[in-house]
Amino acid sequence: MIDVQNISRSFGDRRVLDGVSFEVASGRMTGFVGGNGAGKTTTMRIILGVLAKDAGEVRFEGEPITAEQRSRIGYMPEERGLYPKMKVLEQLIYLGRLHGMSSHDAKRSAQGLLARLGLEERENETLESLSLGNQQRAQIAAALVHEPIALVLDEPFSGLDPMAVEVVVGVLRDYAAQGAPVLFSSHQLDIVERLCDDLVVIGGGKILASGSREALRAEHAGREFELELAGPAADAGWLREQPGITVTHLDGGRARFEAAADSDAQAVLARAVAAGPDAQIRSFAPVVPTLAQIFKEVVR
Ligand SMILES: Nc1ncnc2c1ncn2[C@@H]1O[C@H](COP(=O)(O)OP(=O)(O)OP(=O)(O)O)[C@@H](O)[C@H]1O
Repeated sequence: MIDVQNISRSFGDRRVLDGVSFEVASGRMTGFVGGNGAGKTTTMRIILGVLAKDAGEVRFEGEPITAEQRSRIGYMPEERGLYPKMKVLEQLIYLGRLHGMSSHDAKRSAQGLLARLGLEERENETLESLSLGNQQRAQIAAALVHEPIALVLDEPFSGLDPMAVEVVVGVLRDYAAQGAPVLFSSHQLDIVERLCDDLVVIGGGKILASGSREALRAEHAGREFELELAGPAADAGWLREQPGITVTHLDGGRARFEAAADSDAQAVLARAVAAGPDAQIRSFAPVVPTLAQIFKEVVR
């Protein structure tokens, strides 16, 4: 687990991180989201030790993180960092060797990743000759080649087409499943929504929300419910007369409504059940907010 504790950082007299604390749990994918200039890259650089903090501490597995541990984190920096004129496989082997792998292990790891990322045909091409999306895949391979103990990825999905996103998502998921903590930033909330187990929202250098995706959704769920009826008499118009209910959308048998109390929602369910076979309940559920909605709410 990576534990970011009360980190602050200023540039000149501008404080860009102000008491930032969150955890990146082992075996879980933590999405790091926030608007432009919110402080994501600065936080990641501080975790990796490429930028100094003014205050606070980064811990790994419960202890202050060491230089050796930092060197074993797979990092994909915002500015990327592979050599444009070097061949992809050669470059990955070189990076593996820098991290202490044997040539044989580095080559095996690099080729495995290139195959997984759909780049095996490109292994002898220079980075600069690849499309931007393929360059990005190579950057992901570079972060993973030395079989790191954790991953910190700054915008790993930017510039990837939907197919490539799927491939990278699969690789990262498998990696986290082996027990490593994975932190990734992204502006693509739909991807974060699918991929993350935990979420950290930063704004103006402060943590605005953090926790598991489900807990955040539950916390931000309103009192809205969705009811769908099917059958010859499927008409949810009676909702308008239900006590404690405000209908927000009605279209024949489909309705959305807000319930003043849980008991009011339960009363709706009971009435729908009582309606019988001509208006059967197809679904009845609380409306769960999307990450985009939660994000808008917390950064407001
Ligand atoms: N070296 C620096 N010198 C001065 N200011 C900096 C420096 N690095 C970052 N900043 C400022 O710190 C703030 C946070 O920047 P950071 O890059 O961490 O944000 P971010 O959340 O990663 O943004 P984006 O999503 O746009 O990449 C910004 O206002 C930025 O201008």
